[in-house]
Amino acid sequence: MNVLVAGGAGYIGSHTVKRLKEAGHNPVIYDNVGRGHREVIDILKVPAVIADLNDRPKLLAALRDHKIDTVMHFAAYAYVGESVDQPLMYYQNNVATTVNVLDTMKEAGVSRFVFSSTCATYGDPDSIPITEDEKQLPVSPYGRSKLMVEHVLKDLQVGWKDFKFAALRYFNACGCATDGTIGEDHDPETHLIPVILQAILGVKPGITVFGTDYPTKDGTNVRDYIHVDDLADAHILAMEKLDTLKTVFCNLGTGNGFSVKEIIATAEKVTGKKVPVTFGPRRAGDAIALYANPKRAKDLLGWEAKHKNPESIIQSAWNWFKDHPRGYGK
Ligand SMILES: NC(=O)c1ccc[n+]([C@@H]2O[C@H](COP(=O)([O-])OP(=O)(O)OC[C@H]3O[C@@H](n4cnc5c(N)ncnc54)[C@H](O)[C@@H]3O)[C@@H](O)[C@H]2O)c1
Ligand SMILES: O=c1ccn([C@@H]2O[C@H](COP(=O)(O)OP(=O)(O)O[C@H]3O[C@H](CO)[C@@H](O)[C@H](O)[C@H]3O)[C@@H](O)[C@H]2O)c(=O)[nH]1
Repeated sequence: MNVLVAGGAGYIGSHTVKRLKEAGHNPVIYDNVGRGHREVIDILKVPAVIADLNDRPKLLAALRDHKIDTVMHFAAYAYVGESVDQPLMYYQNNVATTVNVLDTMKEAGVSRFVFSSTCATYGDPDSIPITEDEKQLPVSPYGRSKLMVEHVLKDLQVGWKDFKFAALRYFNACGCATDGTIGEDHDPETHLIPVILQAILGVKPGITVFGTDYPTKDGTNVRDYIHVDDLADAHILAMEKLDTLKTVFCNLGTGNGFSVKEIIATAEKVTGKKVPVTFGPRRAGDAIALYANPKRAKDLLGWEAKHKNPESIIQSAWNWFKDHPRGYGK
């Protein structure tokens, strides 16, 4: 398939581009590189359009010129904490931009859409592991922005009969390509595993644990850490599933929850080095504990995580960060 990967120069998008290419599809990166990396395009050697998704003429031309069958939409702002400080930025880029993408797809007659949703749409769930039937009451503007798009997708399908979509609710993406070619490079980097590894490497002075008084096994937040290559594989399966299904909502996680303290201890084990840790207050917008019931993804897509434990995930991230402590080209 010809796949426009919106946000393909970013972290999860680039890993998916790599997997799409390896699986024999034709990915085209579309990214404004505001939070992505031009280096990815050279490394992956795929066609790319450097432009904003709100540039409608350029987006329309990209859809038509590359005879796109499916849009995979990774482009968004994706920090829970930042969304609390700058909600309008999140509603603008995560909701309004997505509406523009969908409208442009309609004009071009491109009717298959794979959307990066998130477990942050569940807020603090009533029961964990979380199934797709859990209530969706997000506790951050970021989570709300993603839930709004899920509603837009359902509404759009009512009047646009050909429109098919998969909304994939990922848990915490982490790890890096196991061949070391591409990796994780966010700026600012706020994600737990990269922050830990950069603290070990001396790029950051240390790590602050955000909150130790949560009602969890050791007082710190619990998350489901899912390898980025596993996410990429799920996207390809979901895209292919749209041959037979019109609508897919799926959690993408391992089914296992690990606390912040457990992740720090695992990183120390994998790297053989001590992490400089301080304990601080809670971060606004953080849910208490989130981990998936991954059954639907297995039943529907035939997908399950290959990296089931944080050791192998952190090892793949460590391989990348050791060689690229400050990311691409720095
Ligand atoms: N990282 C995670 O743990 C996680 C978990 C759940 C869901 N998600 C979702 O997955 C997606 C990808 O996350 P990521 O960590 O790879 O983020 P990222 O910031 O690394 O990548 C996003 C890419 O989109 C591009 N982009 C953003 N707005 C754009 C616009 N208006 N026009 C063109 N390009 C634009 C950026 O330049 C960047 O390259 C996001 O939608 C995020 O909400 C991420
Ligand atoms: O310096 C740090 C960084 C993180 N954490 C904690 O580590 C956990 C994970 O945080 P982080 O890696 O920032 O991820 P999340 O805030 O859980 O958000 C990620 O995972 C979500 C799904 O859970 C996605 O939707 C988001 O896009 C993605 O940024 C949370 O409990 C944080 O409070 C710390 O204690 N100290």
